[in-house]
Amino acid sequence: MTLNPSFAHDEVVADSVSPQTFREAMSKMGAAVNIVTSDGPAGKVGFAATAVCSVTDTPPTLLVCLNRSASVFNAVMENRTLCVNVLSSGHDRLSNLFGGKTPVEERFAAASWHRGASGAPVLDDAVVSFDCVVTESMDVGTHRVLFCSVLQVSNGDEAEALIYFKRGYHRVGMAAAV
Ligand SMILES: NC(=O)c1ccc[n+]([C@@H]2O[C@H](COP(=O)([O-])OP(=O)(O)OC[C@H]3O[C@@H](n4cnc5c(N)ncnc54)[C@H](O)[C@@H]3O)[C@@H](O)[C@H]2O)c1
Ligand SMILES: Cc1cc2c(cc1C)N(C[C@H](O)[C@H](O)[C@H](O)COP(=O)(O)O)c1[nH]c(=O)[nH]c(=O)c1N2
Repeated sequence: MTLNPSFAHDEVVADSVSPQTFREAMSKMGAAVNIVTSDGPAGKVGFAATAVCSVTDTPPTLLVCLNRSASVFNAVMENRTLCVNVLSSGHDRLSNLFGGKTPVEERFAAASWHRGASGAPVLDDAVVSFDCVVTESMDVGTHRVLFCSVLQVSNGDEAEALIYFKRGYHRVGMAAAV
């Protein structure tokens, strides 16, 4: 396919890569697994997320991509606060609980939490947690991209992190020798 720079984005996307092909390709992009929590006027919620990344350190900002059809969507948007809890290697069961159709109380009952500056639940034994306020957002396709200003960082002492790769959980710890 040759791309003409004058094409609009939608025209290029229409007949190119299918969602299935995209997902298959994305399954090969290993990513940290996070539980994103939120609390506030709309109540306590949380979901598993791999679509999280750093935007800029000035001001410290993360982005989180949230499917607008998720049961947690309205609550996160109303609360406008969230905490990105980076999971450690023993958290695969917790990730599945927060990634499925499990009721909210059952999700949170499976781990220990404390409150962050924003009021969102911070996972006690996370590798690291980023407590945030949602400052901006933008809809792209099925998802809302949330730009999150970091209020507070909590460092844990977990040695190994959880990575999602080829639809399965993997643990990483020691750096590879170079
Ligand atoms: N970014 C996301 O929204 C996202 C990411 C991972 C998993 N999931 C959810 O978990 C389920 C199982 O995922 P899986 O990895 O075992 O198999 P899968 O084949 O459904 O997905 C493979 C990869 O594609 C990407 N992906 C999946 N659904 C997506 C979506 N709606 N929008 C953008 N990217 C998406 C993710 O990187 C995922 O790891 C998915 O069907 C989805 O509901 C969603
Ligand atoms: C490993 C892994 C990674 C992700 C997810 C799942 C799993 C298992 N899910 C899906 C998300 O967690 C799920 O939609 C929510 O838990 C909401 O589910 P309910 O609508 O409450 O059943 C997810 N959803 C999302 O909007 N953005 C994301 O980055 C991810 N990443």
